[in-house]
Amino acid sequence: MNCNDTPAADAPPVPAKPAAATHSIILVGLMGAGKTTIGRLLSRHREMEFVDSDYEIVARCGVSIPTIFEIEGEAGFRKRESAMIDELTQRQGIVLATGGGAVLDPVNREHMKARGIVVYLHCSPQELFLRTRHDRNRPLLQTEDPLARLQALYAQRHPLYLEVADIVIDSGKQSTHCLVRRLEQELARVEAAADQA
Ligand SMILES: Nc1ncnc2c1ncn2[C@@H]1O[C@H](COP(=O)(O)OP(=O)(O)OP(=O)(O)O)[C@@H](O)[C@H]1O
Ligand SMILES: O=C(O)C1=C[C@@H](O)[C@@H](O)[C@H](O)C1
Ligand SMILES: [Mg+2]
Repeated sequence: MNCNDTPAADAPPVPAKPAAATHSIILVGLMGAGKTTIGRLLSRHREMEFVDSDYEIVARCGVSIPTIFEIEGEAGFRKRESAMIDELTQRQGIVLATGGGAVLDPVNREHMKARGIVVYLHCSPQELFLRTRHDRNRPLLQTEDPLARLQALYAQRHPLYLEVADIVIDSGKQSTHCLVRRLEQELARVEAAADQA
């Protein structure tokens, strides 16, 4: 197995199974970056509970995200999302996949930064376009030119994702298996630094 992500020679080894964590790991990034996919895999690897904020909103409302956008507009969805982010970031020891736009609200950003280790799954708009082009479940991409929309969202949000992130991982060119391995290496470093503080 070659992940092309060999850590530096002096980097600490990655623990096979980290000790039960009390902190949460919060994944941010644009639509299609892999927050749900990687979050679920990471949670299995760490034996932590996985929670997806989009899924929780849908479960509580009983209707899909496109339907919430249709009835309440984006503003209505954002209100629900902010309440959900506040609630979920208060939980400890979970892997939390956030919605792609959760970083837009400064209060959400403060909650994320203060309450967990934040991981930005970074990906280019072109790659995101390839991953999401057949999906009808993302209302913001139901436009004539979804690539242009992704480029605009990237320009707006990339600085916000960077602002909240403790770890930035490039999710574009690696398999999900390699990404989780790489993420564990980065998490081990951040967790060790936090333990010493
Ligand atoms: N590293 C990867 N390499 C290739 N494909 C990937 C990778 N990560 C995720 N994908 C694929 O991209 C698609 C979108 O992934 P996912 O739903 O996890 O993104 P997301 O960040 O949760 O998006 P959203 O913000 O819309 O919820 C899925 O089909 C998934 O299988
Ligand atoms: O990037 C966004 O603004 C969104 C991303 C999805 O996760 C959903 O939260 C919703 O489709 C909006
Ligand atoms: Mg998702």
